[in-house]
Formats: sequence, C-alpha cells, structure tokens
Amino acid sequence: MNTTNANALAAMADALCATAEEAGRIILDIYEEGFEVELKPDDSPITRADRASHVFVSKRLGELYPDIPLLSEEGIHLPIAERSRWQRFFLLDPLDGTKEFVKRNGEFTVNIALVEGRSPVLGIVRIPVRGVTYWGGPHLGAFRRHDGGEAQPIATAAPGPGGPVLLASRSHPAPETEAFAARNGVTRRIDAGGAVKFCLLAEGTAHLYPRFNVTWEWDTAAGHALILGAGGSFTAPDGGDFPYNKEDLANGGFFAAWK
Ligand SMILES: Nc1ncnc2c1ncn2[C@@H]1O[C@H](COP(=O)(O)O)[C@@H](OP(=O)(O)O)[C@H]1O
Ligand SMILES: [Mg+2]
Repeated sequence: MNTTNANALAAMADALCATAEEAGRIILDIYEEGFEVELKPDDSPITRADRASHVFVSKRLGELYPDIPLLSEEGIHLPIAERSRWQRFFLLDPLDGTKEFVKRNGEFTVNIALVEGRSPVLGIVRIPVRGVTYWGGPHLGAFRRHDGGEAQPIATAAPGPGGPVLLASRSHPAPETEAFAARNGVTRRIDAGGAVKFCLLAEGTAHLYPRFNVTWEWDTAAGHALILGAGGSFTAPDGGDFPYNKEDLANGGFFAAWK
C-alpha cells in the first residue's frame, strides 16, 4: 500500500485544521442563532449544525483531495464491499458531542481523521467554543494551537503524586467506569463530551480513558491518531489492535492512556 509521507501529512494537517476551524465557525453561528433538535432513527439527536458542518467539510475535502474518499457520520455509508477497496479515506464526525451542543455546555468538537489501511495516521480535533485545535499522528507528533497563537507540541504525561485522572463520557456514562476506578484506586475524574476527552489525554491533563460502551469509528479515529502522536497508547481492552473500516463501523470498548 502507498502510504502518505510525513511531509505530505504535515501539509495535509494544515489544510485539515483550517477546514475544521471553518466548520467550527459555521457551527458556532448556529449555536448562537438557535436550532431545533431532531432525532435520528437510533434516537440520537441531530441539528442543522451537524448537517451544515458535514456539507461544508465534505465539499472542501472533495475540492482539496478529490482522490480520497470520505466517510462521514452524516453522509452515505457505503457497504463494506466498496469500502474494503479503499487504501485510505477521511473519517469525519462533523459535530461530535451533539448532546453537549444541545445542552450548550461547549464540549463538542469537529473530528477529521485520515485512515490508511485499518489505522488512523492523522487526526484533527477542533473545540470551537474554546477556540483551540489539536492535531497529530503517529509519524507526526501532536500539537495544540489556540486561536491567534503558535502551534505548541504536546505529549501525554505520567500521573503526578495525586494519582491518575480518569476520563469518562458526560452524556453516556457506563457503570463499568466506577468499577474500573475503584479497582485501580483512581480518585480523580473528569467527565467531558465527545473528543474533548482525547485532547485532555494528549496534553497530559488526564491519564486514563477506559471506554466500555459503544462509540462509532468517526468518534474515535481523530483522537486515536492524536493520542498516538502524543506518545500515548490506544488499544482494544485486551491490549490488541483497534482497527477501522469495519463492516458495521461500530467500535467495541477501548483503552487509551499515557505511556
Ligand atoms: N446511547 C447513545 N446515544 C447516542 N450516542 C451515543 C450513545 N452511546 C454512545 N454514543 C456515541 O457517543 C458519542 C459522544 O461521545 P461521548 O459519549 O464520549 O460524549 C456520540 O457522538 P455524536 O455526538 O457525534 O453522535 C455517539 O456516537
Ligand atoms: Mg460523534
């Protein structure tokens, strides 16, 4: 398989960050104007912000990279017979943390990843309300940039004297999280929405993110690449591979941590 070299990935990171930032502005306009909440067939919420971000990012990526297919949460999901021919593809969650967007707590993100074969090689996470973008990949390192500032390298960090900080979903709690914390003597915890959790792990603010309930490939691919770039680990719960482009696009649990 042809793989994208580090220089090409770094150039692509610039273009994808700009795209995610523009999508974030479109989302914020709607956040401020107001919106209706509809339910998808699986009863999860969707708004015109999810759709507007999807339309903008898919159009922009199609112009910039016409040869790279895109799989978006809000787009058409082609069958595996078609997708299995893809050597690489973009994986987009145009508004991750829609429940947080609806609750207006600011913890929502735009996630764009480039997957090669079964692995994410580049991930962008934009947090529009905080005005910050995170990006990285296993051959690229990891970076954070506040609007108007310079790119800063970031890395996962070992827990300090207070012990590890655990990450958990704000809107989709799992009972196993409590048991994990008790078993491992973890006393500090941050609940956060969507891919904000991956950013907190990648910059060393938190240390452990065990996930027990369902996520989809577009929820994790960008954060997965970011954490590998920041020197952390991201595996299946048994320590094995965590592949993408699966038939049903649904993830099992995972374990992301500092290393
Ligand atoms: N019961 C549920 N209902 C809706 N979404 C769920 C869910 N359980 C997990 N999810 C997924 O969890 C994502 C949010 O992550 P977190 O739980 O870490 O905040 C959602 O992404 P979207 O908001 O993009 O739909 C969705 O894909
Ligand atoms: Mg999502």
